Order: sequence, then structure tokens, then C-alpha cells
Amino acid sequence: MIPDTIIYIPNFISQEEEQKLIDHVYSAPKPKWTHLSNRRLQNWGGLPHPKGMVAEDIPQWLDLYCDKIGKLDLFEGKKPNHVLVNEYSPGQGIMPHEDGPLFYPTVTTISLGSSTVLDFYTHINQGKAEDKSEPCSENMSKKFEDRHVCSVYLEPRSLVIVKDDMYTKYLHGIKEQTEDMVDDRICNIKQCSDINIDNIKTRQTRISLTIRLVPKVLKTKLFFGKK
Ligand SMILES: O=C(O)CCC(=O)C(=O)O
Ligand SMILES: [Fe+2]
Repeated sequence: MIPDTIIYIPNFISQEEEQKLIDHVYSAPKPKWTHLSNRRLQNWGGLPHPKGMVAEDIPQWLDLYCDKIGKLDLFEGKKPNHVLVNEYSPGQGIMPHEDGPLFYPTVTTISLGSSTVLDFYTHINQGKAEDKSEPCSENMSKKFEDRHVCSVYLEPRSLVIVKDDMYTKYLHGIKEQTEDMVDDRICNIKQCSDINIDNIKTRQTRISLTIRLVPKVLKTKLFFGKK
């Protein structure tokens, strides 16, 4: 069963919209890409900062989707103002992590070009969510596999919304592998159109658009002049 703090919407965008978005991502100026060891990314909207983000205009081709997601009313009436574009080649992924306090605790992600599997894990010092009665175990396993809670299969063109507990209490990540096995740890099989238990799905290059709200924004740019 899919936890109620994860909402999965298949076919949130059309194939035509998907292709247009991919084309725009690859037409962005080269310096817009940040290269990491296991993926590359584009940051749009400004750099989130504890003191506030200096907001930058989001190009129209992405802003369209900030509007569309804003209309789902997930951010207390506000429109998301930040988009992170991640590109993963087959075999690439993202280490289990949390998105942290600079974002409103609801994250929305559109997938383009390939499916993948997003895995959720408990923190090391937290008991499994299902057995809250259990005191936090001091010998909780350090291994991610032992702390796995659920996984969500992300089809191209889908939107996944992760909020509240799922955002704040758990880590999420994508394994560095070239194919995904469909098993009963995937909690949204019923909402996917072409997967069945025991299928092995080969990954293609996937682009994700992670659309979020940075609540703290600086109204004007800061100028650092000489005194
Ligand atoms: O690519 C994804 O679906 C997840 C990206 C992510 O977790 C992040 O950028 O914080
Ligand atoms: Fe994340």
C-alpha cells in the first residue's frame, strides 16, 4: 500500500510536453550544468540559502509547470519557485538523503525519458515507522537495505508528490544500477500501466524536474559595495 504522504500521478504530462521539456533541458547554456560524480544537474530559481534565496526568474518553459503544480494547492496557496533538473544515465543515482529545511516540506517531481525507482529509508536512529511502539533501537542496522521502508516506481511523464512525514522523517534515494526489479517492495504497482511483479525494467537516461517552494526569499538582491 502506498503511504498517504506519497501521491503518485501517472501521465501528469503528455508525450509531446515530455519531449518539449527534454529539448529545453538540452538547449540550456552549457554553464547551466553542474557536474557531480554520479549525475549532472541544473538549478533554476536561485540558490536556496538559510538567510533567504535571491530569487531568479524561472524560464517560461519551466514556469508553466510551476503554475500547473501550484494549482494543485500543495504549498498553502503559494506557487513553487525552485526547480532542480537532474539527469541520470543508466547506472547513475542519488545517495539516500533528505531535502532539508530550506524547502517547504512537500516535494514534487516530474520524470522524463525513463522510469526509475525511488527508495525510502528510515534514519539510522529511528525505529521503523510501522512499529513506533518499539523504543529506538540502539543497534539499528547501519545498512540501507535493512532500513528500507517502501519504493515508488516512477514512470516517465508521472508526477510524484512526497510530503509531511515522508519528507521529514525518511531518507530517499535512487540506486546506482542499470535496471530495476519489480517486486512487492514497490508500493504503487497498481497505479502503473505496464509493470508486473518480477519484471526487470531497463533504465534509459532519465531527467527529473524536482519542483519545490523555497519559502524564505530575499526581496531584493544584496549589493556588497565598498563602505
Ligand atoms: O531525481 C529524483 O527523482 C530525485 C531527486 C532528489 O531527490 C533531489 O534532487 O533532491
Ligand atoms: Fe531529494
